Amino acid sequence: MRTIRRDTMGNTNVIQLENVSKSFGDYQAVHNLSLEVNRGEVIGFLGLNGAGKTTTIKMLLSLLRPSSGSIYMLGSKVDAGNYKLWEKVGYLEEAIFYPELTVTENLDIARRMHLISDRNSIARVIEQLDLGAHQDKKARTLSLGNKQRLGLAKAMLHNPEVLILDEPINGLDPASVVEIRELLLDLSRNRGVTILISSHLLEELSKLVDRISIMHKGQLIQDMKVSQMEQALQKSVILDGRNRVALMRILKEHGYSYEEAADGRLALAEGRAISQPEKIAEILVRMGQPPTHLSVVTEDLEGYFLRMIRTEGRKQA
Ligand SMILES: Nc1ncnc2c1ncn2[C@@H]1O[C@H](COP(=O)(O)OP(=O)(O)OP(=O)(O)O)[C@@H](O)[C@H]1O
Repeated sequence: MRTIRRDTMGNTNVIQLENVSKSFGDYQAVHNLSLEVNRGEVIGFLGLNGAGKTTTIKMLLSLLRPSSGSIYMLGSKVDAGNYKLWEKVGYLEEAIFYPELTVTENLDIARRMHLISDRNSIARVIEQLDLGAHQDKKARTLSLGNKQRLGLAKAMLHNPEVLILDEPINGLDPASVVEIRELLLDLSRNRGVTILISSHLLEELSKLVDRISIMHKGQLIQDMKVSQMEQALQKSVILDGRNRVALMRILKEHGYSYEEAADGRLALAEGRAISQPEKIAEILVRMGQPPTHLSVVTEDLEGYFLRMIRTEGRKQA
């Protein structure tokens, strides 16, 4: 008999995957994935195309059966017969609508399909998603951002305890990303809704979520708070000069290691270069090769993500 683990507040983990794998024939799309998500957490599920995100989400929703391992949601085992569970889970895959019907009509169809008797649910989600000005417009005339809002509104009609959003920020402009973030944060902080968002856009995702799990080739390669990730960003000294060959020789002679950046400039990541970049400038001036450029830069989250994937690739090679 297994026990459902509890978080530090004593809450049951809302989503729990234990050693979950999924194969399609000989191809293993998800490999031994274990993950726990607590109540009210907003977690980002990040990976390149084909990393296994959608396969995992489909298994969470019992649209696909794992080849091995177990999945629990809200304390119940996820399986195709567990209909009660789906009353508590909202899912946004892609914004799919009846294009010739209005926003309100689309929501009313979704309400009836979910067997929700409360007609006020439509007005509630229209307000939450700020769709009031568009409620009588045909869905096909909406901007991409408003189509995404309509998709979210449909997913939220039945006030779910868990929201699973596959690529919800695709096509949103920066202002809409901020609005959607505020909405999702309100749902998680004030209403305890647990939210899992998949995306391949780390920079955008990091603005929405508390925690990021990175999947690569079916495996979980990182699972950390966004704040920890920001501390793990690598700094480098970026250096350039009129004679790059001479620059490299001088650096080597003085025991500095470097890599050539994509634009041909030199990048030095070791601690002493970052803590004392002026020493490098002094050496180069003394050796008759004054730098034409010297700066200390911090990689962005996208750079961090790509570095993690490269490191993983080297480990697997
Ligand atoms: N029904 C299927 N039959 C065979 N292979 C599949 C099937 N579904 C997914 N795959 C393969 O499993 C791998 C993972 O796919 P998945 O859709 O989970 O990736 P993803 O991380 O969601 O990527 P994307 O961002 O492109 O949606 C891919 O290589 C895909 O081709």
